[in-house]
Amino acid sequence: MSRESRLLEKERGQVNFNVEELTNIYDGGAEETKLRRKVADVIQNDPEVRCKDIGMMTREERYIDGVRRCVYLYKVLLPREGWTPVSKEVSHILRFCMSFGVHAGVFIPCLLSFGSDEQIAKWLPLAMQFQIIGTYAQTEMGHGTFLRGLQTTATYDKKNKEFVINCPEISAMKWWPGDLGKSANHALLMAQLVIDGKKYGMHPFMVQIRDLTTHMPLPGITVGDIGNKVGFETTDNGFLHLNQVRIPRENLLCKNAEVKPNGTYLTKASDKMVYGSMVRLRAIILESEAVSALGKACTIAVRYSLVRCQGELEPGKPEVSVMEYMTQQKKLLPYVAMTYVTHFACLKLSNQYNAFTREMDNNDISGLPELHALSAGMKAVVSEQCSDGIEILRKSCGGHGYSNASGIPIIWSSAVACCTYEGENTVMLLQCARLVHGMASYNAWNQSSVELVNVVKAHITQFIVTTFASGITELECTKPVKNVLQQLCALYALSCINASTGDFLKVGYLSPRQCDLAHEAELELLSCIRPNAVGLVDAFDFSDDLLQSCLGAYDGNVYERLFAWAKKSPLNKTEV
Ligand SMILES: CCCCCCCCCCC/C=C/C(=O)SCCNC(=O)CCNC(=O)[C@H](O)C(C)(C)COP(=O)(O)OP(=O)(O)OC[C@H]1O[C@@H](n2cnc3c(N)ncnc32)[C@H](O)[C@@H]1OP(=O)(O)O
Ligand SMILES: Cc1cc2nc3c(=O)[nH]c(=O)nc-3n(C[C@H](O)[C@H](O)[C@H](O)COP(=O)(O)OP(=O)(O)OC[C@H]3O[C@@H](n4cnc5c(N)ncnc54)[C@H](O)[C@@H]3O)c2cc1C
Repeated sequence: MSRESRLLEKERGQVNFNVEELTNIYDGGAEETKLRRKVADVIQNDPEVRCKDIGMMTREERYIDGVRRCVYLYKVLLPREGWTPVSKEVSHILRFCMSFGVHAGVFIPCLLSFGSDEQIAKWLPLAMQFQIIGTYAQTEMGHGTFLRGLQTTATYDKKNKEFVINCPEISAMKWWPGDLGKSANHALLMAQLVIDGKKYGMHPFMVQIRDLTTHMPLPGITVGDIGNKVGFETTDNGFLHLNQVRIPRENLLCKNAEVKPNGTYLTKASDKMVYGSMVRLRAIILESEAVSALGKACTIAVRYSLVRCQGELEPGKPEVSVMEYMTQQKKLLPYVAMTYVTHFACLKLSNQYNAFTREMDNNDISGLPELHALSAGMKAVVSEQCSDGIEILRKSCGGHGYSNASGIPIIWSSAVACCTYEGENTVMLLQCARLVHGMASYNAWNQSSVELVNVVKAHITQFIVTTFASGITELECTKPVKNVLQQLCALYALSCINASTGDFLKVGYLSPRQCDLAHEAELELLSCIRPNAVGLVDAFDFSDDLLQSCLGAYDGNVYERLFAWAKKSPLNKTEV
């Protein structure tokens, strides 16, 4: 056993709470843990679909690998295991990053949100079996945030009972939709509806863009991949230009509004229901795309910091692990706390979303404005805090953190996208401010928007802390687990306060002495939590397969893994 493995084993021996109990709490119960592990075992024991190191792959190889694994998953593995795309097991499969995230996570749910019963009956079975592969095409080259500015039009042709879809200029071209570039043959396309020259705003249309046999683009369609990005390499974000493309009247997804054959426009629900898909995704992607990513980065950085020996605390004494340095504890442990605290706050948000969908089934959408405010604010605050944290955790691993061998750069490059998609974060914060604080006149409003953004960040952080604090109070668990969760709650709250003492001092909410006490209390908590650090990240229960990290493997064998990984570099195929 290597020295590093022995160090990690010694650390695990001093954890003072039951790690399995905390895993069960994090998962939502022992049965959930059992289900998640069963899925992980099936995935990891099938070489056709298990996670592999993509660090050395080209962009095209990563895309092809993601598509191949996903098609195998749906065509072979799910039927073999007797699972369907809506089985609980599949929700755990999304953790194993593959392609078709937009098809499965956006296109299908939006079809359910916007489609009539007949339209769902027509397209859902095809989508579930991948006979049609869809994208959600809303953003254009020239507009992403300002939806009322979208330029793609859907003009109703009464004579032929068709819609004519057109991008009037280059900036109207759809740009960014995931799975669009090479995979999708259908688009759930958002366009401005026009009847007899009158504009009715953004509406959802089902548009076939490729031939189902040849996969060639249909007439009037120009489609392709937008090129290399910071991350999301397994996803072919694409462009789509439509030139006078005709679709049947029946392809307007008409749960909320329809156009009669004679061109009469009939609205059936609030025009805000068209925004519902964005509320849903903001409410449910945070856990899988931001918080889970932070948990992986914490696992890697904490395990590595416990085995990385560098320097002496006392001259002449043996080298110490970098986790003994207070600065390293300050870099890592508040983000371990953030993972737990935001995980439970996101759970509350998705529960509120599910409650809203039940109210909506009874035609009650009175809760939509508040849910929009909370989901917009949470999406902005959590995605930013998590992605900022992942970058700090990467830097805490020194040189090896800068290598793909650590696994953290790929984790960060995917998580940070959540600050932009589904609503750019600043815009989301301002939406939350508007709904929480009311809309002043546009000029007073723009002049105060910088402060409003900060107010909303504080408002949402307070929601996160109070949600977790009340959750712990109600939680039935052993005392050691409750104690460590209370420490994590206090650490997250204090780290947020200490990062903003200027605001508290400015308004006189805290005195300078109280600010000193808050700072001292945080340092004291770091020392209290330090002995449990490895147990807290082990409790996330990320397998080595899922982490794909030479620094974060469970056994701590960092150096052997690093050297074996580097030797696989394509540049090493030849000595010269
Ligand atoms: C588990 C599954 C995971 C699968 C894996 C997934 C992997 C990741 C895939 C990533 C996919 C990404 C997809 C996308 O990015 S899709 C495109 C997303 N785009 C946006 O979010 C656009 C953001 N812009 C907006 O939301 C609006 O334009 C904005 C709110 C910014 C402004 O709206 P508008 O310009 O119309 O003007 P107002 O501000 O006056 O708003 C009008 C009224 O409508 C209300 N409103 C606005 N938005 C919403 C909403 N979302 N829900 C409810 N209500 C909304 C607003 O409050 C105004 O109401 P009032 O007039 O009553 O005040
Ligand atoms: C990885 C990834 C995947 C995506 N997937 C999809 C997809 O599947 N389907 C899809 O339709 N789209 C998708 N998108 C597009 C995404 O939804 C948009 O990029 C996002 O909505 C932001 O819009 P934008 O790019 O036009 O930014 P802009 O709105 O142009 O933002 C640029 C700057 O202007 C600021 N700004 C804009 N408006 C305001 C305002 N009113 N007040 C103050 N500041 C403002 C913003 O804060 C930002 O700093 C994806 C994007 C990414 C990165």
